[in-house]
Amino acid sequence: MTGTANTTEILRLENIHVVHKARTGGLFRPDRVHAVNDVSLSVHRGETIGVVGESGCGKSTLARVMVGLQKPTSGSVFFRGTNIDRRSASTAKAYGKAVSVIFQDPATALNPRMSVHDVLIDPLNVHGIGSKAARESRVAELLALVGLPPSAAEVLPSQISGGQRQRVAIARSLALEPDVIVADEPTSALDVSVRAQILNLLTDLKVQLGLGMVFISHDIQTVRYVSDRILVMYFGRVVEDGTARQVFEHPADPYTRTLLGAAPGLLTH
Ligand SMILES: Nc1ncnc2c1ncn2[C@@H]1O[C@H](COP(=O)(O)OP(=O)(O)OP(=O)(O)O)[C@@H](O)[C@H]1O
Repeated sequence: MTGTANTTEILRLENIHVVHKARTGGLFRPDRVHAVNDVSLSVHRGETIGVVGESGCGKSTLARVMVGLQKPTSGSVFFRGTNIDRRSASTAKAYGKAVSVIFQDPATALNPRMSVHDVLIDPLNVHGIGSKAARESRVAELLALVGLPPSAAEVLPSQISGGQRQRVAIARSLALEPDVIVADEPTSALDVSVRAQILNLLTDLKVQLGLGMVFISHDIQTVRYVSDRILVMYFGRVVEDGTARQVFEHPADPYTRTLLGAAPGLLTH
């Protein structure tokens, strides 16, 4: 089936279910976990979709589906209107380039033995992009995009701060000029003092580069800060879906109201 994507839609998930075999099944425990239960969403250029919910509600599993790391048990993923299950090799390659991911903890996401330069040039080498000179200038460009000085290229990830490491991870995610970035709890492992800087950087990049973004967090205030639309997940299901304003001003679901009631001030945890 070919989807009916409009021109700005990059990614669409339709009725996604993911059922995991439980890690600790047993006599009185279910042997399966319905981690994602009938979730649909679409991501457009220049738009940030926030996905919020408590630990275990299925956010990371959904993120893994979006970036192609987890095959859904059922449901479809469309990339620019094409069902990626029926993708050709060229669509698969284009999808891999177009949708990139930023994980929670840059300390574990970056290879500790690779310099920042090597971290950034690696995807360009793997995808055979440009001449050697063009790749070197792309590394310099990526550092500038995320507000790091050229000298940062020479250091190891362990030699810079957590916030700077997350800037490197963001630069790496931009290396192949993606259309969509999926950011899974990108500020949760960072000091409170640098969280707002990273959120502002992501928002600026979204505008500057016209990216679509999926921003995943357990913290509804952080999600509000960056998102145009918000999806609230509860036990694998989307229980609320609306503009950030609608969700904050007129939450329809009791669970959303609980999240809003429980949320302390912006970026404090
Ligand atoms: N590979 C897996 N095998 C078995 N169960 C899994 C697997 N991955 C996730 N789960 C289970 O699926 C449910 C959803 O997990 P998931 O990590 O997607 O939620 P989350 O909202 O991202 O939570 P967290 O923020 O704690 O990672 C949880 O019950 C989790 O234990």
